[in-house]
Amino acid sequence: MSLNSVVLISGGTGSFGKTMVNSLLQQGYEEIRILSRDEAKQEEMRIAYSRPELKFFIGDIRDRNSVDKAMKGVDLVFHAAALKQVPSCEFFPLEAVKTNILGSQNVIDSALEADVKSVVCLSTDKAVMPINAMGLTKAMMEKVVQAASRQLSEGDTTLSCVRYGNVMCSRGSVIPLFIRQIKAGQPITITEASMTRFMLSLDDAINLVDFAFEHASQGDIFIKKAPACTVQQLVECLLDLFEASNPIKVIGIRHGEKLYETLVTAEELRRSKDMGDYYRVSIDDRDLNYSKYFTEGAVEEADIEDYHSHNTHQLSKAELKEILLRLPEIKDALQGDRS
Ligand SMILES: O=c1ccn([C@@H]2O[C@H](COP(=O)(O)OP(=O)(O)O[C@H]3O[C@H](CO)[C@H](O)[C@H](O)[C@H]3O)[C@@H](O)[C@H]2O)c(=O)[nH]1
Repeated sequence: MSLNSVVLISGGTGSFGKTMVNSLLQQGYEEIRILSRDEAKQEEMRIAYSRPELKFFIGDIRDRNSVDKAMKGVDLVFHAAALKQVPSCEFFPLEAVKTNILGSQNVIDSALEADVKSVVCLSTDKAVMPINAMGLTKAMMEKVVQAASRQLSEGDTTLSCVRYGNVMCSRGSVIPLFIRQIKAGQPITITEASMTRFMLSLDDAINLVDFAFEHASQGDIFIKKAPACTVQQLVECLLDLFEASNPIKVIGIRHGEKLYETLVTAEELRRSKDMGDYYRVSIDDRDLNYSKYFTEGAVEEADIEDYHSHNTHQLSKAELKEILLRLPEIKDALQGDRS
């Protein structure tokens, strides 16, 4: 993509948005727009970055008008704005519908009208065989993207999704919470020791988006392969790194949580391409007249398993510690301990 492309990030003040902004600035993009609701966070970011390339738009993806204003003249869209906390979406599911489904439809419609080149929408492993409102609404977002892309052709706006697991240290996630508990000498609250999650760094997440921009065809979903670990393992590694011995308090599985997450279903794997670090799941581009189609079938495909956080590579303690020690938040927290 050319560096004079105008890039819009919805939800650009979150952890993902900021890492994306850093990456785009580093690459030399000349105009990066941020569309989000919270003026205080925008102001903080405006002051912290103080860069002329950044343009801030207050708006809400639920309000099409505010999206349209930010979309004029845009070439690329990263759609990251979402309600993403699992427990809170359980209590306010219709709010998740409004932002994650209807808001995403607004972003897509607005991008199509403004003739944007490419839109990448951020999804999550929780959208796969979803059991919670956050995952259900993200699954619907993927469907909205795919349904819209079926109506489009080569040369139109390219719509695609990226799906990934837990981003370590993202805002509101468990690692920063555990670090706060360790530092305050409080008990560490574990939901269920054997629960596993895919572990990705923010940089992995950004690379996946870049990959989608480079390679997307209409309606593709890109998935980053990732290792996983149990919550117990995560806590043990953090306690070792911080040389702490806080007691553990088991609080039980929270509303809407799964014991393990699935990144790709067996059905999707059948129509996916293994691209090394990534899977590309293409849309089923048949129409509703199934009788037109012919397939010879493939019996061996029945053996394919879902790709989930219990059967992916399980990080050893040494591997997990190495990954944790690379995270800036962990480095800072350890630095704070030593000074
Ligand atoms: O006090 C706590 C809180 C969480 N956990 C556990 O730690 C793991 C990670 O919890 P997070 O809250 O960090 O992450 P979630 O898996 O619940 O969901 C997160 O990861 C998703 C991607 O899968 C989305 O990005 C979502 O927005 C984000 O909240 C889970 O097994 C959870 O049960 C604890 O043990 N103790």
